[in-house]
Amino acid sequence: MTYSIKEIFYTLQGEGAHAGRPAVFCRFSGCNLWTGRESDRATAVCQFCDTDFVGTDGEGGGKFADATKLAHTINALWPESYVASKYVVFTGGEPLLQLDTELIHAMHAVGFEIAIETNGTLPVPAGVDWICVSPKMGSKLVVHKGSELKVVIPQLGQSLAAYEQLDFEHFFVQPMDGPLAEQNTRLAIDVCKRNPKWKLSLQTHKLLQIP
Ligand SMILES: C[S@@+](CC[C@H](N)C(=O)[O-])C[C@H]1O[C@@H](n2cnc3c(N)ncnc32)[C@H](O)[C@@H]1O
Ligand SMILES: Nc1nc2[nH]cc(C(=O)O)c2c(=O)[nH]1
Ligand code: SF4
Ligand SMILES: [Mg+2]
Repeated sequence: MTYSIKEIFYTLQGEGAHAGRPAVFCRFSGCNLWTGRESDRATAVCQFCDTDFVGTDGEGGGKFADATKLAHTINALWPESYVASKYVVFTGGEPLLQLDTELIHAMHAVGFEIAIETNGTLPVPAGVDWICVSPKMGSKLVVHKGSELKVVIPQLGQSLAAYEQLDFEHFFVQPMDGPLAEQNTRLAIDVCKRNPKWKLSLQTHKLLQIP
């Protein structure tokens, strides 16, 4: 199938348990919880998104006619000097609208470990090596197990206690960026100190001013 990609870039994973790890980010176009148009933000299911995932006009973006072509483009961004830890993060937008078995096989064939960043509303195909789920209030969560649950806080009506029942290896709270970012960071620190099941995930790439 054809994949619509907003951008592809090599950076450090900024968030969660793998923060600091070199990774190629492949950002798919489109999301099922927001059109990406500012004029629709106020009526979207997910209203706090910090990302432009519309179109295919970003760095390294475009339409890729098949999985092999996309896998080779991603692979070309990895430094040739050290190929033992190849790591790709599929994000978006919502990656599970497009990520399929063919692309998973193609990435494994060129030696990559595969991570996804998903809102958890769509089933995860077999073969993904690291599953990060970030649930959104107002949507139905269908992914109940994975590697890390990364809850952006605060969201109206949220219950961290309910999330604790899910089957994840790591539980993170991540402060919502935006006008209340500082206040939200204080809240996230308090949450972790009161309930040590939770760990703090900071968007370190923003602090470092890297992509
Ligand atoms: C842009 S989303 C793309 C992947 C997927 N659609 C999702 O929501 O998980 C990547 C990550 O950024 C988080 N995120 C988005 N907007 C944010 C914000 N304003 N503050 C903090 N984290 C945010 C999401 O919750 C998710 O963990
Ligand atoms: N460096 C970096 N780390 C990230 N972790 C999750 C990201 C995302 O937008 O999915 C992201 C991103 O956009 N950049
Ligand atoms: S679900 Fe993810 S990509 Fe979609 S609008 Fe929300 S944060 Fe952005
Ligand atoms: Mg991001």
